[in-house]
Amino acid sequence: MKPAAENVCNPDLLKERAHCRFIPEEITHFLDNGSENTKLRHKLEEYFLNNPLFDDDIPPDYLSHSERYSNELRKSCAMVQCFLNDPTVQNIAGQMEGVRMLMGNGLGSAITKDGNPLALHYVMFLPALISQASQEQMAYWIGRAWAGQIIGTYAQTELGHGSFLRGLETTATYDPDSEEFVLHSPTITSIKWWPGGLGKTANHAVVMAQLYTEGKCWGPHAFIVQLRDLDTHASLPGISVGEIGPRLGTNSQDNGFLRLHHVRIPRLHMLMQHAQVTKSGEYVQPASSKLTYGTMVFVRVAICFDAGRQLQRAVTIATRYSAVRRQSELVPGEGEVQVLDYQTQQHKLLPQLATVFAVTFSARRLWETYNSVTHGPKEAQLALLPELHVLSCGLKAACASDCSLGCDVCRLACGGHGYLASSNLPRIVTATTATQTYEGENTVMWLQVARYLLKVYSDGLESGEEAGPSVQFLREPRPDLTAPSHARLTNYGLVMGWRVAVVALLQEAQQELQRRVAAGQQPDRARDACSLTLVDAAQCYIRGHMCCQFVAGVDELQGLSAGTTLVLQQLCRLYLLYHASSSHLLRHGWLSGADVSQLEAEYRALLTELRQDAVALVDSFDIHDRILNSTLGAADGRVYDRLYEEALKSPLNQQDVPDAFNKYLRPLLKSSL
Ligand SMILES: CCCCCCCC/C=C\CCCCCCCCCC(=O)SCCNC(=O)CCNC(=O)[C@H](O)C(C)(C)COP(=O)(O)OP(=O)(O)OC[C@H]1O[C@@H](n2cnc3c(N)ncnc32)[C@H](O)[C@@H]1OP(=O)(O)O
Ligand SMILES: Cc1cc2nc3c(=O)[nH]c(=O)nc-3n(C[C@H](O)[C@H](O)[C@H](O)COP(=O)(O)OP(=O)(O)OC[C@H]3O[C@@H](n4cnc5c(N)ncnc54)[C@H](O)[C@@H]3O)c2cc1C
Repeated sequence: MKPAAENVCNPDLLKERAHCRFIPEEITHFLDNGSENTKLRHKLEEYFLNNPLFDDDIPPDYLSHSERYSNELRKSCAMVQCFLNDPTVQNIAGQMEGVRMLMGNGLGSAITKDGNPLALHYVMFLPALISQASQEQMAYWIGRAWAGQIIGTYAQTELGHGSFLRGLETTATYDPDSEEFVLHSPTITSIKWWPGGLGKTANHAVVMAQLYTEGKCWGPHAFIVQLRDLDTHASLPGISVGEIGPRLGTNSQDNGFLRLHHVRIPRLHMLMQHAQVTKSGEYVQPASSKLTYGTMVFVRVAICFDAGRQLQRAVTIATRYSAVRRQSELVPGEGEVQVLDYQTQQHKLLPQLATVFAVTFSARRLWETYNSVTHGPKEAQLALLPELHVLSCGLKAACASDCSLGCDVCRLACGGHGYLASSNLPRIVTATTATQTYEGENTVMWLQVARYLLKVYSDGLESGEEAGPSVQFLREPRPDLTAPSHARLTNYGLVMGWRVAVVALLQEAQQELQRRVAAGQQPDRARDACSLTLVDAAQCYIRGHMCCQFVAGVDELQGLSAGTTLVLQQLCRLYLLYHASSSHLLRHGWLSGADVSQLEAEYRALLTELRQDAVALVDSFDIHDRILNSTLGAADGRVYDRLYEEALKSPLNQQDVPDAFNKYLRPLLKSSL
């Protein structure tokens, strides 16, 4: 997005834009997945961002906890009303597309800045119904949920267990006499804890509970439980529900707790697309017990896109600010330079820019895999489930950690002003860092990936089970470490280097495991003792996968101008070189010390090349100023005016002498006279 009136724009930004080597719209259309989507997005943005319904009378930072919740709920309900009932919005985008755009891109975050209390309803409750409910159940629930007649959340995590799903303590015991399940939280640690929207917003939840029937436990299954009266919103008998208190970020999402006291629900409130319990209480097994985890897989994919979008915002703010900000003289006497001119600043920002594209290419390929698995024939679905699970765990962990660390690097790159709420960077950082924890804590996700890699590497697959396409390299002959450097240092050569590292690390872990087990150590303990090496292997595998997706994605792009293609190729190369500095490529023999020096020189040269396009690149992300919501990052670069204007809005500045002076400071001053 460029400023409307160029004459009020900061001159440094104008200069930056003038020497752009590529066509920014081509990148905008690529990121939107087509120019039609860009048009659609613009129309929705114009409609929503110019609608006074969504204005904040007072900046949310100055509101109390309850006021913030109330303000965000007001806007999120108005937003849902618009896409359900407003013909203008429906003409712009169908309801489904409208929801996707509002929940899944920047527009929603511009409206509900402090977290959307209805997010979990759309992001998890509805997807849980779609992936877990039988046809009859869908017919009953989906229409009501879609129309906002009921509001749901996804209640899985408990006080005592989040990562270890099989450790959940909530029980759902089938009573064949009444044909009901009895939902119960038997201990303090079994209280559901964390679900978004659970505190005060949702009147229903998909509750994950241990299913007991005919005296046997069948593991975690999904049940729909009504929590609140649909009219009064009062919590129902047997339900203790509330909010868990302030958090690092997204404080208006009313994350909640839920304790169930022998709550009875009809048999058909167990979601029965995969497993069933008959009227008499017989358990009908699903084709795979992991199909119950399908909602989490979907959300892990969504998180990859979401984390990438957060990084786009952070890097846009930091790059524009770095072009406007002048600090110190590079050459004494030549005047102060834009901080973007410093090589160290370029090293902070340009890899983040490249990461946006690595994440986009990888997330898109993952989405394709997700769709082909979930919509493919049943047998193929089951065969590809482990590959999908591993890729979604690994990419969720990598995108979450790369993007949240990247957002914080962007914040730091803005110096003191990056610490100000009005820069919007603190909010972006705290929202993004949560992606490392929710939907599978990152380390736990890496260990899942490692478990599968080791299984494939050590021929531990069960009979009939096939290694997925992304791990076929574990079965292939090891690449030639003595190949000449011009072959090892190409883009595909570097991808190969990551695979070499994966194999070497798995070999190391396997040997250590065998040694420990042979020495009498219990196998699971032995595996834990190797887990650092295993996590390294998982991380190298995903890094190699992301590099490969970036390289292949750029190679496959068609119809772009030469300038745009070149800039994407350079970003791709920069990404590969940035990560090639990892010790693993050196340690496992793919790179020599001389290779590393050569790559570092190439990296520095690329920083200089790409520096000239940095502002145009972030412009091409085409993020509306209202979505950036930042004093530092607006397209016109009026940084200092905005910082001052925002400071004047502080409630403390509404009085010259605050009341607190008379109450506390005056007595102190008097007493010390
Ligand atoms: C209408 C649509 C509109 C949509 C709009 C969308 C827009 C979206 C925009 C933005 C989205 C961002 C916002 C997101 C908000 C989200 C809020 C957060 C919500 C939550 O956090 S919900 C709670 C999440 N909790 C977890 O993730 C728990 C993590 N734990 C686990 O998943 C499991 O316990 C485990 C993976 C760690 C594994 O368990 P394990 O101990 O191995 O035990 P088992 O369960 O028995 O597994 C054995 C075996 O199975 C393999 N396996 C495990 N899971 C799967 C799976 N899902 N698929 C396939 N296979 C699986 C496991 O690896 C084992 O294999 P093995 O025996 O080794 O062969
Ligand atoms: C903002 C936010 C929103 C959330 N929304 C929801 C929601 O809507 N619905 C919902 O159900 N839940 C939600 N959650 C909960 C979230 O899914 C869990 O917090 C998450 O899955 C991590 O589980 P945990 O808290 O039990 O962490 P733990 O598993 O207790 O993690 C603590 C530490 O132990 C380590 N650890 C744990 N297990 C292992 C292992 N096997 N091997 C090695 N190390 C291990 C971890 O790496 C971590 O360092 C939300 C959480 C947050 C922060």
